[in-house]
Amino acid sequence: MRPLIGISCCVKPFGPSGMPNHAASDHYVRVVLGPVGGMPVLLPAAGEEVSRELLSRLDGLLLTGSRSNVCPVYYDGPNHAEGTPEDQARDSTTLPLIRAAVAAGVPLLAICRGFQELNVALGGSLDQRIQDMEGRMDHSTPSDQTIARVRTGKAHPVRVAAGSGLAQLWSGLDYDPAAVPVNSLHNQGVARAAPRLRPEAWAPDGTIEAASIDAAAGFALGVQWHPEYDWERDDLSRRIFDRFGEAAREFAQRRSPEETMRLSVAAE
Ligand SMILES: N[C@@H](CCC(=O)NCCCC(=O)O)C(=O)O
Repeated sequence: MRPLIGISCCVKPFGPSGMPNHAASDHYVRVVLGPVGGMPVLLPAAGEEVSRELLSRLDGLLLTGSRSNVCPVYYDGPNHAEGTPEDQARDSTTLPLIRAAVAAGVPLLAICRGFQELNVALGGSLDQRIQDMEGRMDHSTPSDQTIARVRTGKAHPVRVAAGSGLAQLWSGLDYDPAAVPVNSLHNQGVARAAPRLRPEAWAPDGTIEAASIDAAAGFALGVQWHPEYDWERDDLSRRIFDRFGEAAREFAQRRSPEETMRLSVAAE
């Protein structure tokens, strides 16, 4: 049996009437069916109660990227500039879900918005428009860029800390830890790192690009870039999903029926 991997959804308007739909990009479904080797389960942004109950049945949690932004009330930040997309249904689902997953040791991989959520869920804060900040780079990619290879192509290097979890995960691969090229599709980024967030990679302007969680009971990695766009041609991206899948399989094997019961009680 493949491990069950929960994929966080957004709520997005759909069709001529703008009907709210729960949605996650097909890239995440395909990466779970592909290198992760799991069974994807789309987690509706239906609030804490639903997601906690679902969590007790999951073997891994994939927190997806999205154009929307974590509402600043969750980190005591200033209001967003007008027109900045938010998704409070997603926030109210994922933030408690992340805390519950970390507490239960459910393997967790957080990508872009998901990485920002991870930081906020654990008590950190976000910068809202990095490109407007003195001495910082523009990490955004125009959303109207229709050429996929350009929109998701490598945009800047990141430096990976020696001995970090990420460096260990990539051991044996041929790469330069001082300059790993990554894509970049975000405006926001980690400002104050949460107490348990352990930064492991940085952009040239100091933006935190990857982090693990201190004393995590299981695999827990967040990346500000999008490995799901190029795992078919990029070994470093692929390795992230391979390891996440291994962690989920181990978690599933360790989980006895009693453990499943313990997790569901912990989720209450
Ligand atoms: N909204 C946040 C998070 C950015 C993010 O997750 N982007 C994903 C975009 C996916 C795509 O366009 O393909 C921010 O702007 O920082």
